[in-house]
Amino acid sequence: MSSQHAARYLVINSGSSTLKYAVFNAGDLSVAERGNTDITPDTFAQSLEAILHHAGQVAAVGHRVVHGGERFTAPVVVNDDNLAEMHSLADLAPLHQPHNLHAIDVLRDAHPELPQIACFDTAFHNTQPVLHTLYALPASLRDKGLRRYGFHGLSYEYISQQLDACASDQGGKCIALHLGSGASACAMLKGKSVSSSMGFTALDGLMMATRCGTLDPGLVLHCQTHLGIDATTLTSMLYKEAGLKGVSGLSADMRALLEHAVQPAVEQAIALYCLYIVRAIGALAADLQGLDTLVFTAGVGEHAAVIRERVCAQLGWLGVNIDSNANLQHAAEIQAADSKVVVRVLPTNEEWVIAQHMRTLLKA
Ligand SMILES: Nc1ncnc2c1ncn2[C@@H]1O[C@H](COP(=O)(O)OP(=O)(O)O)[C@@H](O)[C@H]1O
Ligand SMILES: CC(=O)OP(=O)(O)O
Ligand SMILES: [Mg+2]
Repeated sequence: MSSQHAARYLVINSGSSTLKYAVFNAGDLSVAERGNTDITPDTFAQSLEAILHHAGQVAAVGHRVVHGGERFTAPVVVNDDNLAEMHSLADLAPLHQPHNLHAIDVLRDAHPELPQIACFDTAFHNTQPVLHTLYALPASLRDKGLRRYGFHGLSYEYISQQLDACASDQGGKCIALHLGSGASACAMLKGKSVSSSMGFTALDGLMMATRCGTLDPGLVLHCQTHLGIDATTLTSMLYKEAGLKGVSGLSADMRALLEHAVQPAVEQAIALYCLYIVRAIGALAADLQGLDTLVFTAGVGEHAAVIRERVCAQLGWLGVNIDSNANLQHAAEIQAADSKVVVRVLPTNEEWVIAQHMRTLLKA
């Protein structure tokens, strides 16, 4: 599979139900192939093998690994020691980490000679000031690594690179909204992460497809001590049954919700989703002490004009004003002429960022 003159990088983003992959030509990082396949535990190894085989001469495989904890602030070539530590973080990202690492494990078993590189969602946020990583907890808990991390870092790294290429955004105060199945907001100053709506885990912050987002920790304690909901059941409820799915009672898929918005529970779910975003923007704009650029990215951010419209309609006080036609056309810039804030719709590309890291690491 691999050879000295191998010329391709395979990038794997293994999620709970789908396996996204991309194949890049190692020289110029042009895309040779991209795909998304549904997986079941029974077919996982065969699916990976088929993707690897089809990719051709693969020099290395890169993986998105969602939680890097305190240790992984940059991509690493996977070895026994660092892989064990990645596994120890699995409980902190139960929807992601087990699947991310399963792909690494399966490939290591079948192809021990093939270099594998892990790229972390948390790493981009390592530039945050210490204050923005703290919870108001006693030292005995903070010493155990209970702190804010932030996720979707590979996506924000891509956005940061794209903004760097836009002269008007240089030196700017930017809030990027990654609105996919998981959703978060990130404040960036001069392209570096300053703070994020996600914290210790990817459960915090915005309302998501099936995750609850910000909650009063007292509510969690109440569920356990007074409602008798055990930790496993509660974990499943907060990660898999909450968010858009839980509030609407209909679907986790924003496309389905927008089609059925006449139903009161669905409209409420959409309104709450937008409210959480607007509140997060308020908090992050305070961290930045202003706002120059707002970016929408990922599935909902890139494709749902209605959501962008509803969010931006609540941000006039920040100087945000969008052009409805440009928004409906998903234009790259959707601000109105008199808007004080540039509003961008930028398709993200986490796989390409992983390929860049692979090239750098392998050259080193
Ligand atoms: N045209 C669309 N309108 C509204 N939502 C969309 C549209 N296309 C995709 N989405 C939403 O985007 C989400 C998936 O986004 P994506 O960035 O691919 O997430 P992930 O990588 O977490 O799977 C889904 O919840 C889907 O409902
Ligand atoms: C970290 C996270 O929430 O990722 P995703 O959006 O892919 O679920
Ligand atoms: Mg995603």
